Amino acid sequence: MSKQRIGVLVMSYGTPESLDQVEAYYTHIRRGHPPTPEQLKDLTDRYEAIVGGFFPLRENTNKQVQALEDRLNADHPDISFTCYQGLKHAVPYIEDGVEQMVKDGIEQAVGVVLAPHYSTMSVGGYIKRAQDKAAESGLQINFVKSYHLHPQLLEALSQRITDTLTRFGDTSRDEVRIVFTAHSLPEKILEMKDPYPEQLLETSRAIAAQTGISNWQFGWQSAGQTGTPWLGPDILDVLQTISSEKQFKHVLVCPIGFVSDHLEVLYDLDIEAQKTARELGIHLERTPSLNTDPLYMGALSDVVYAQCERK
Ligand SMILES: CC1=C(CCC(=O)O)c2cc3nc(cc4[nH]c(cc5[nH]c(cc1n2)c(C)c5CCC(=O)O)c(CCC(=O)O)c4C)C(CCC(=O)O)=C3C
Ligand SMILES: [Fe+2]
Repeated sequence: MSKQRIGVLVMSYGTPESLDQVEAYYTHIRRGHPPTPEQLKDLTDRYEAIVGGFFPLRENTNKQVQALEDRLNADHPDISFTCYQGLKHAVPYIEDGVEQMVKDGIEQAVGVVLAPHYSTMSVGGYIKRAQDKAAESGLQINFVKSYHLHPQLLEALSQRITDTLTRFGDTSRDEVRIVFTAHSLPEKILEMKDPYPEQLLETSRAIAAQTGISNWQFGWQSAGQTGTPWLGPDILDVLQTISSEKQFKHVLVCPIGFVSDHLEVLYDLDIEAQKTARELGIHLERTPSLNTDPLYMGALSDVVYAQCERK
């Protein structure tokens, strides 16, 4: 008897692969409207600041997808898993990934996003595109919607907090303010009763409980400039408040909304937030990204398997 075959559509935001791709990428994010020269320069400068012409970000995603495929096949030797990438704003697009599965003769598939928290605007949008394309091609596909409380995800993040706290030397734990962050979204998601803010708080509370931390709060980061309000407080304001009102001089940022080294982590936190922290005399550290951490891969393997229909 031949092994059951399952295709896994691994979706993520996508990133340019070189500086000259930034314009096309940004135009796609803006639904076909090219950015102004100032907007383009601003984004290109941010990429240049973190990569200096060399783009490791896409490679990080490639490694995660390969590690997940290896992990799924090791966890379930009776099934043959193949992972396909589907990106929101870069090739291969989500639709390309679905099309490739169909070409390869995949009849049963599972979709998962490399972001643990569900929001209609992010994960919901990925799922809709994949679902529409799959329906067109007659492919059966189930989706993982969120996995923000998976024990192995919580364990991986908790370990990072505990490890990174050692960088504060002898400073007592009560003097280090922990700030969990995630990508902000337009405030209008609140009217839509979107689960995103609550899921992020659930992850934060669970990690705090597991690591025995009481001195923590949540903050948003990387808000867009769209002329409408985005969820706050922003991490830069949080640093101000922590310094002026709470008088903490030590801050550990844990970006729970990002699972790998992205622009938001390497620029918005490591460059921009670090600069604000320096100006305020704050010692700021951040937890390393999950990337291909075996605990994270274990969590993904688990939630994907739970969506597989066994023959
Ligand atoms: C919720 C969310 C996540 C987390 C969940 C998930 O991962 O999906 C996320 C991740 C990411 N966002 C990314 C990059 C960008 N996002 C932008 C703009 C936007 N993000 C939004 C939301 C999110 N984004 C939204 C509502 C916009 C406004 C326009 C729109 O409606 O889409 C812009 C435009 C300029 C700017 O505003 O900075 C860029 C360059 C990268 C890749 C960076 C890299 O190369 O490593 C990643 C992982
Ligand atoms: Fe984004």
